[in-house]
Amino acid sequence: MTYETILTETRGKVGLITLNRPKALNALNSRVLAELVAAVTDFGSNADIGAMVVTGSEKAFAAGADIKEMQALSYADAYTQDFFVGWEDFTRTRKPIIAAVAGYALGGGCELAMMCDFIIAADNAKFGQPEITLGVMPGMGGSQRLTRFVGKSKAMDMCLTGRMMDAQEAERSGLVSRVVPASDLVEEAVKAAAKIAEFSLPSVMMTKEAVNRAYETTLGEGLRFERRLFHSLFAFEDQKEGMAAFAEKRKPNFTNR
Ligand SMILES: CC(C)=CC(=O)SCCNC(=O)CCNC(=O)[C@H](O)C(C)(C)COP(=O)(O)OP(=O)(O)OC[C@H]1O[C@@H](n2cnc3c(N)ncnc32)[C@H](O)[C@@H]1OP(=O)(O)O
Repeated sequence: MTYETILTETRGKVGLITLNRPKALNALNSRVLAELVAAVTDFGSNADIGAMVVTGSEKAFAAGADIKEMQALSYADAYTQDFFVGWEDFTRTRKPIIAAVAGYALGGGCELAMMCDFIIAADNAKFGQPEITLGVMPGMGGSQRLTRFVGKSKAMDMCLTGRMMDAQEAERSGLVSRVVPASDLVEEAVKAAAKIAEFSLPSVMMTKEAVNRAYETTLGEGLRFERRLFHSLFAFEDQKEGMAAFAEKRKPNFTNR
């Protein structure tokens, strides 16, 4: 499929999505949202794809929601359209998505990265929630997701001062899983996604579901949920194959059955 604001390609079993509005530093407007949702839905339903990577350019992952698109929005429009609710569709895919972030990931850009399952940052990455400087506040999940990633104190600091955090601070704070040289970013993220895509898809999807459940439930409920999913994996041929392959000292041949 051809898009106007993103590029898509496959690298083996990995679906790679590149934000492509260079003149606006990949600012996220409604067209980008529609195309991102279409691309993840498309890769999500493609049986040959096991994981995805979303990236931007070396200068900007995304410099935020499109300020020029929002500028004239009225309260009536924002409320009746439930402005930004469409981003929930981006998070519905059950296959893992890695955000590969170089340069600016600000406002909605940081929020988009946090909607992904984990973030690999280039050493030049800069994260921030500068909405306060525009007279507003995070609206695509920043106040909630950033707080869960880095804790209350740093989330308050980021959201109330609008300052940026570099890649090292983001890694120390738990916002990103690892930092790599900018020149290797996409290759490293695709390598990580390809590793995930080698595994049995049902166990990958259930792992994602279980980790995400940790954000929404109590420890007791989460542990029971994890155990039930774990039990259900014994209904799959891939459990027999994975364990037999270990015992027979060979590589498993997963069929996602
Ligand atoms: C409100 C909610 C809920 C969410 C949000 O995300 S609000 C947006 C949050 N983001 C920001 O406030 C960052 C805005 N951008 C900047 O501060 C700067 O662009 C920069 C520091 C990221 C980079 O500065 P630089 O001097 O290198 O580049 P610019 O000349 O400023 O930008 C190039 C080009 O891109 C347009 N741009 C940048 N960010 C956005 C944006 N978020 N929305 C719309 N357009 C954006 C910028 O206007 C310029 O375009 P023109 O040359 O046509 O003016």
